[in-house]
Amino acid sequence: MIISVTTVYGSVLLILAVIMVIRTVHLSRRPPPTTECKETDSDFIPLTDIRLHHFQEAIKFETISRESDDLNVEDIYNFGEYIIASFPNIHHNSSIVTWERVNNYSLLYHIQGSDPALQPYLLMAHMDVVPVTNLDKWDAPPFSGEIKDGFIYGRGTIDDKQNVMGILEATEFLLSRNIQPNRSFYIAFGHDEEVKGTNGAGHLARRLREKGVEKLNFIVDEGMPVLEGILDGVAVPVASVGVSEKGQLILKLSVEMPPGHSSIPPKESSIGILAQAVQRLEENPHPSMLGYGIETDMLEQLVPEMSYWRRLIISNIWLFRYPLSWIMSRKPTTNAVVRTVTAVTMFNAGVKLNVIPPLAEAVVNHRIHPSQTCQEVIDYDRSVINDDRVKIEVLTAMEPHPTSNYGDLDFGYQVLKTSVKQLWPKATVVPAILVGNTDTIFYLNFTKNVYRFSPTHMFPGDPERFHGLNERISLKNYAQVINFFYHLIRNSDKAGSTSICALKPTQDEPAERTGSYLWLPVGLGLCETERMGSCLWLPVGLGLCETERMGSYLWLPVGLGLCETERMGSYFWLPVGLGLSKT
Ligand SMILES: CCCCCCCCCCCCCCCC(=O)N[C@@H](Cc1ccccc1)C(=O)O
Repeated sequence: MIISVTTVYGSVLLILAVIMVIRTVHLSRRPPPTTECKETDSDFIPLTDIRLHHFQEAIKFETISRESDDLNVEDIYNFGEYIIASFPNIHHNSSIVTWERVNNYSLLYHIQGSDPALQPYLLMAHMDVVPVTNLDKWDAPPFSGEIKDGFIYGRGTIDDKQNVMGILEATEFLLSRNIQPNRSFYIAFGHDEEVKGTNGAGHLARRLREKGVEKLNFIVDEGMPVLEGILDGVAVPVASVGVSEKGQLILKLSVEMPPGHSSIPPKESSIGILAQAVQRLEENPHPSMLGYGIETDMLEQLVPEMSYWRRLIISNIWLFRYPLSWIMSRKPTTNAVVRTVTAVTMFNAGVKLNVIPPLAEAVVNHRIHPSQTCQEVIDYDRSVINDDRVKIEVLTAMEPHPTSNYGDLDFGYQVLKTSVKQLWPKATVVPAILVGNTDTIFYLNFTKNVYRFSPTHMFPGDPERFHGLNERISLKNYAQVINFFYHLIRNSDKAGSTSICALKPTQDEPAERTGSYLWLPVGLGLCETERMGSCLWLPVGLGLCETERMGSYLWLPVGLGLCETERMGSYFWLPVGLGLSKT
């Protein structure tokens, strides 16, 4: 038999379809539910007046970092004093806590666990905030801690005083109940994270080493939030855990030209040449890395929450890489996830109205995708600018961070995941890339497991509040922040160092009868006619089905037929049923 082109195409199509459906079925499985934390639980920490007051007072300190040598040190120091006075169990009454100020303004704590064999972990946050702009556009003064419509307003409410105060409230509550954790933990509050953390986290990490700490089981620092309604096609809250951090490359571009009189200008000016270089960089973004990094796992783990067509596409990024990259590149938030980004942040030139500018300078800030290196980014920029008159000088070069473990048996990740699910039972917890930078750079030698996650719940419009206008957190969310850290501390005690299987899932939920399935018919045929020659014809039905009662399964009814018609000649037809099921 001669195999026709149609047969080959058909077979390829069939194989692709089978792979696509198998991947979709596999990725559509839902994880088991986790026990929810309820307000009626005996160990739920309510947001009482005093806890709310603590937080509002914290916001009132103007702990601003402008440059590394320009911090509001007085307010930063006083914020520390306020903390020391407000949490008596942590700072004065407990025999299992030791604490100290580090480099005058940062704070370091050690909570001694009962089992010295268990490796300790570290909770991090920072006390400083970025400056405030457009004061007149705030709905409430940024250093007031004012409550409006169920939200606490102020600089630091989501970056990062909610984490500082949440960790402290959770620890104070633990100690007030005379609970000694099994596993020791450290708390480190830096005071200059917003200006790279050298004097805060840099000193804290050094002090930790001096105290004999070499290895930590895991670290949780500020980072990605719980996003709701922000990712297209996903209705449930998405708790994105930064398991890596983008690198940062800051370049200074400059063009020098002889100065002269503006009445006899050269054909090109330093400003014109530099502007062209900058334009080329903006018009030629770095390539999409979708399919090579963590963002692939992030998207794939969201598959169970997507509509069927989205499921099919996201389960097969290997096939739909290019159209997906194009879609994700259209929004700044998703664009930042798939590639190294380029931001031209400064442009200076000119000395006088009528003088040819001798020097033009620009600063370009790249955030580097974990699949690239600083050198690759520089080489790419050079080739895009393609002009030797533009000098490129490296101001800062920080490679992307290594990827932390985020598997089913990775203790820190599972502790975090379980704690999130206790506070947000409907949430999907996914690994993600943190697009900005934090203090974690100073702690990378302590552990391979660094998780950048803030338990702040964000809706459309909220990400803009980071460093922006009307920074705020809801009262409900602040209570969740406190309880998240409490559960994290408790969950860290529940199992040995490699498994968290002891965390109890909920009792079996009552079976639900409703289910859903995806069905994808594919056609292939074998037939012989005078007009068409011979070909293979194989109609295939592929089904993806998921119900609460049955779990997910794949079914594959296959039809083959033998038939004879005047127009088509003869063919063979045989219906066959095949099923793969997982319940
Ligand atoms: C998939 C959709 C994504 C949605 C994004 C949601 C919001 C993401 C929030 C990201 C928070 C990042 C926190 C970064 C903190 C920060 O501003 N750091 C600063 C300062 C700094 C610079 C170098 C080294 C350390 C620190 C920075 O990154 O520039």
